[in-house]
Amino acid sequence: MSGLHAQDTTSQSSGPQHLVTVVSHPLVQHKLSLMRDIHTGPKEFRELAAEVTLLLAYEAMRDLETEAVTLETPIQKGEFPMLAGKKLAVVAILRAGLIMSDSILRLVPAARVGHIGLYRDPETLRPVAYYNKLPQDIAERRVFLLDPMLATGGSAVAAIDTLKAAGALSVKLLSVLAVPEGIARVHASHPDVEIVTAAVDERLNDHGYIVPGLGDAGDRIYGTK
Ligand SMILES: O=P(O)(O)OC[C@H]1O[C@H](OP(=O)(O)OP(=O)(O)O)[C@H](O)[C@@H]1O
Ligand SMILES: O=c1cc[nH]c(=O)[nH]1
Ligand SMILES: [Mg+2]
Repeated sequence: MSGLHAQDTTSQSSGPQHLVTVVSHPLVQHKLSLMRDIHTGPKEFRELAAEVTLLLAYEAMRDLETEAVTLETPIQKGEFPMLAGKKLAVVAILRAGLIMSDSILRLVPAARVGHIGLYRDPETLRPVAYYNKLPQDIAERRVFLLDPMLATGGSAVAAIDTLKAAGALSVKLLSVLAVPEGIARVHASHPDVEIVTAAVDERLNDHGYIVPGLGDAGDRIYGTK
């Protein structure tokens, strides 16, 4: 990606628009490499996907607002920061995003949860919608859209279209793995959507799979191949 510059644990493209955060922390990279390994089975793959999601969420939620509240420790009274501002929603793109929403709810248990059912047609690579259930008050919430793979970007764009049609005003996309094509496609349609990912791989192959990638995320999570 052009325009990336290193920070402590992340690299970001510059400017408020077209923002991509690559979480280059060694823990994330180690776990991602284990996910890539063809010998990693579904149980371990699911555990790793859940752990990487927590670490992506840690970065993605860095700008959550806090406010000082007064409370008493066992030692003395004081003012301490607690989450404030807009409420949160996590939205999983089915199937593979489910593992991410389950994980992220451990960090933000009060978040509402939405589901968008999409699968990618293997011939056309276009997303096919089959389900959609979102929190009613999504316009008032910061939305974290979850899908481990950002490949052609067709699924992410369709999901963001659905979120915005439902009123969502603030959307961040968390993906374990992305490619430049997918990022460009999302930002061509939705330049306001920040993408947080563990890595940006080289390219797509002729079947629309990320190279070197980790294979088909849904199949690896659920052992369906
Ligand atoms: O960026 P794209 O080219 O649209 O590809 C990415 C999509 O492909 C995978 O889902 P898949 O269609 O395999 O559905 P599944 O999660 O049910 O396996 C993945 O989880 C994304 O949703
Ligand atoms: O590499 C890819 C591309 C799309 N979907 C996946 O699960 N993996
Ligand atoms: Mg799949």
